[in-house]
Amino acid sequence: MTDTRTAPPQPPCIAFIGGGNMASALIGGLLGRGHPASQIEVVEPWDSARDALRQRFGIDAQAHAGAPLARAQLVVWAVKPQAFQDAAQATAAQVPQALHLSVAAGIPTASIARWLGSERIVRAMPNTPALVGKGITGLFAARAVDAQGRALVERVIATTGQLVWVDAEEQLDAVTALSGSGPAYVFLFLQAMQQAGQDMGLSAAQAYQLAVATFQGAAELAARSDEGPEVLRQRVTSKGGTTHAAITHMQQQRIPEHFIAAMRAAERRARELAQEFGATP
Ligand SMILES: NC(=O)C1=CN([C@@H]2O[C@H](COP(=O)(O)OP(=O)(O)OC[C@H]3O[C@@H](n4cnc5c(N)ncnc54)[C@H](OP(=O)(O)O)[C@@H]3O)[C@@H](O)[C@H]2O)C=CC1
Ligand SMILES: O=C(O)[C@@H]1CCC=N1
Repeated sequence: MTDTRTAPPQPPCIAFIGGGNMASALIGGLLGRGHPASQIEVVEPWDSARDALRQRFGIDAQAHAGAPLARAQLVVWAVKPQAFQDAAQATAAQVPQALHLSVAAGIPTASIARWLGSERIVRAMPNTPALVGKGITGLFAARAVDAQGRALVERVIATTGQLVWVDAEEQLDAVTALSGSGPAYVFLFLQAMQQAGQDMGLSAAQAYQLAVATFQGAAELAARSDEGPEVLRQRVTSKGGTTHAAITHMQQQRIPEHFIAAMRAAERRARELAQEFGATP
């Protein structure tokens, strides 16, 4: 009698160009969801970064793009915007059939398509909480990407947290300014809250614990609540009380307006990156 059982389909081979922070977050997420290490290829020029990938994930990264990349169905571009064009030129010939997923800030699909000779491109803007499975990623797909391609990208990105598709590529600059850079804004606030706590007599450890738990708790409350942030803020703000004193000071100092202006600076910088590192042929 013949054995009619078929082997389960092999998970796709995913190649990472650049093996730094963002690649590590995605690789960690994939392995955590059972994606086999044997189905991951990484190209990373730094010895120390390759050692870190080996120790952390048991993955042998390559120093240069080479023949092993030919089996990749998805290539994740996780290099800095300024390194993208050189990396693309060194790699394109090895990956003619692949779907491409870029996490580089600013660099437009038109530039990537020119460098790679392929229109099958999805751009992603993740953030570093991806490292602990709590990321959120904005995604934009070029027209040549079909439903299967989108599904493959979603499968990879979902291992690091939530995702949001945008319809217009320019919206990715807003995503970059909001959630891509956003963790840095939170960390700046955490530093300020810790400093203020210390100035008022708490230890550094106490102040930090209080500040981090306050961000976590407030974010969770907002995520679970049907009410918007204004109502949630009013609930904290007793008439004539301490919160009122703090919020009044912030409003007098125009902190919300400055904060919005800061985010617009990030959005502008994303557009500049496209000009500086994406406009070349
Ligand atoms: N960090 C973040 O919060 C976020 C980052 N991004 C985007 O992710 C991308 C990567 O950022 P991040 O992971 O933080 O950067 P890292 O510097 O941690 O990692 C990128 C790695 O790629 C290496 N590299 C450079 N050139 C090549 C090449 N030709 N082939 C292979 N590897 C190469 C870099 O080396 P070298 O140092 O020599 O360049 C570096 O080790 C950026 O484009 C950024 O815009 C997006 C969202 C959030
Ligand atoms: O600062 C940057 O340019 C990248 C993109 C978003 C977060 N880090």
